[in-house]
Amino acid sequence: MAVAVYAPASIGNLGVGFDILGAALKPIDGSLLGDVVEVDDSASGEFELTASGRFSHKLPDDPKQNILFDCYLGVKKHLAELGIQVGPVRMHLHKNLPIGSGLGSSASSIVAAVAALNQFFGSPLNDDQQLRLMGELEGQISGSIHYDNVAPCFVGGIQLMTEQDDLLCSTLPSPESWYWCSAYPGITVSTAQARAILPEHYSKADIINHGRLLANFVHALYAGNDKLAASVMIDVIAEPYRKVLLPGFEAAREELLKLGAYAVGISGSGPTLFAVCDDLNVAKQCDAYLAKHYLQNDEGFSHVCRIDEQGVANVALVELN
Ligand SMILES: Nc1ncnc2c1ncn2[C@@H]1O[C@H](COP(=O)(O)OP(=O)(O)O)[C@@H](O)[C@H]1O
Ligand SMILES: N[C@@H](CCOP(=O)(O)O)C(=O)O
Repeated sequence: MAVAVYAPASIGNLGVGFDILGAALKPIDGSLLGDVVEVDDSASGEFELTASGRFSHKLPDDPKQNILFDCYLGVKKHLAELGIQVGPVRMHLHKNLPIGSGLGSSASSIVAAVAALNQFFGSPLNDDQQLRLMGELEGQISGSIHYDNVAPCFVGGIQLMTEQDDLLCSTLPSPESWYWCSAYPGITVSTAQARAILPEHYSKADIINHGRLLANFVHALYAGNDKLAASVMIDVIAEPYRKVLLPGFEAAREELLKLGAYAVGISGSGPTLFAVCDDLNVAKQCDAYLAKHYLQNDEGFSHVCRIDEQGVANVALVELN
């Protein structure tokens, strides 16, 4: 018995919704921009983990320091509470997303791992139980629970973190004409550190502005007013404090807006930058600009993406080799 699950990259915050909005990404060239986790029962000990993939060399050397071990412990604990005892597992992580990139790298590993383990053990946890566990595991890494990566990564689409009553998240309408350019420059920004530099308190003016922008964004998506939605993708909470961590961000934004991008922002805690375009030619020009001017080393990459409406997905093991 073996299971393999893919979980896509995501943009946390979407500029205007710090910790409250997120979107899953799918490159238009068909490449897999997300981690894959395999689970099978061939382990000799209780837990075995191996890794491969472009960014596997950046993972902690000790498998027990890998978040996948915590995923295993988390699923095991939940199943024990349901009276289900689990046997040993072997896991393999295809680490395709760079760590500390702003692409929801830890979320992608967590979502793929929890979903794969749950399936492997016969799917005893429902979606809500899995998502809550994913949020807790993400909180262990970044210092506080935020669902804006794990939720879109798990269920796809643009997600609003409802977190009210029993509802963790709600799907917002995605503007069909939008292309999302995403450029990772190849350097690392730790999410925990990028959260720690944010102020404890904000001014009354910032709070009012933030509420106005976020409310307008949600309203505009439902009204089908894409231009209004793009025009309010302004981050008054994190970007003013985080942009110093992203070399070349301001210059890139200026050029991308000149090329015709509708909005430019920091993806998650950075250093990945995203740009929204409503025309494929403009998106390709922005992509070419970013590839030439925003990337800082060979680890960087740039993609033109659509929203991944599916989220987590099973993959055939044969597709991975
Ligand atoms: N499977 C994993 N994927 C990503 N990060 C992991 C994983 N396992 C452990 N980690 C650790 O978690 C931290 C993730 O850092 P973070 O800045 O939150 O990355 P990201 O923003 O890309 O999710 C790093 O210290 C990394 O070593
Ligand atoms: N809302 C979070 C999102 C972090 O995303 P990541 O991809 O950088 O992990 C934040 O802005 O701190």
